[in-house]
Amino acid sequence: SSVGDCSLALAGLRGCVSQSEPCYAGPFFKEVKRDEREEEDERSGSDSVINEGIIFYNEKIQPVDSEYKEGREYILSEFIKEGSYGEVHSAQDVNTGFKFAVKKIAMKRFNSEEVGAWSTLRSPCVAELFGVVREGPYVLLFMDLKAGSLGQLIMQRGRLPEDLGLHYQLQILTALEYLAKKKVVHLDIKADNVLLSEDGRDACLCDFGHAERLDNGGQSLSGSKDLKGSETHMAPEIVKGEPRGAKADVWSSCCMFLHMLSGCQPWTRYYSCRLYLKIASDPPPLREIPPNCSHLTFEVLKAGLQKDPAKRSSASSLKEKTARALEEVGGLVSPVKGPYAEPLYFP
Ligand SMILES: Oc1ccc(F)cc1Nc1nc(-c2ccncc2)cs1
Repeated sequence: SSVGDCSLALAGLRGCVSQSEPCYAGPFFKEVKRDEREEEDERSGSDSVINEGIIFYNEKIQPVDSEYKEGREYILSEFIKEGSYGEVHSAQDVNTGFKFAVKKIAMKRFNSEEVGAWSTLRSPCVAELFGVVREGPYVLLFMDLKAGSLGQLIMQRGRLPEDLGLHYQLQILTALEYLAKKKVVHLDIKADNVLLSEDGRDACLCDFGHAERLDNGGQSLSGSKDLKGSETHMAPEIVKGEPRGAKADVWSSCCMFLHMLSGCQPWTRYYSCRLYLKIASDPPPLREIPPNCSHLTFEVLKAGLQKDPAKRSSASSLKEKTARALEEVGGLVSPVKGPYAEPLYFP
């Protein structure tokens, strides 16, 4: 269901924070009109501010008396980053001590698809949504706290060795293959939204703030044409406002792959102006592939950066090509933490 600027209520769960087995059954929000009392409560900040939601991950995140409030059942700690539509902080459950990540979104900026699409997903390559709670004028999304993001790793190392880049690209294409099967398109694939495990070897996708559902023909149900995601990673069909589907994420994953291999976001070495026009009119950024890359890596990027989505490889087929390219370079040999390498500012 789409949610305008009205308040949210969980069907049949109004006014409480309930625990449930992971349902992943899709959207569970319904639209209700805000009433004056609620508006007054929020203005006065009174304790009777509405607190409602669903927590899937119940043994570690525990509502008390059907409430789960910031500063009482859990405490926010350090700021992690600006996510899509809201700030991300680490947090800790007061009773269990469990640490997790929280994204706090103002109600009027909340895209219910972030929960609707995400709650249907359950895969090792996709970050797990622990729950969603409304607290007054905010919606709070809870997920697994990770050691850091691929974006941070690229900053630390300058650029990544080819085998490590192929290793991460393979995991992200596995996530995209799964999303395509679940008829979800992410629309903001970039290194900042790929989270890494403690040892840095496992990557998973997060931040479904721009996600859309796909119809049986593979086209976005939302029909919206607004530009979503990060400009440097936008697919040609997105910047042209044409119908978009799962192939848009494949293009973005290859922009992220270029970012890993060169240390620079694509297009930014050549253009500083609005990139939309260049992405629509220029040939794909294959000239940004580092010259010392293996031939199979070049072929992966060529197949994933086809401007026409109909000619572009699917996540599934690009995943197979990437697995072969990784084998050809001898598999993952480079350590995750390694020496700094200057980004390739110019080819
Ligand atoms: O969309 C969300 C919904 C709920 C969340 F708790 C977080 C996000 N978004 C992001 N989270 C991170 C991150 C999380 C955990 N550790 C390191 C980084 C990076 S972007």
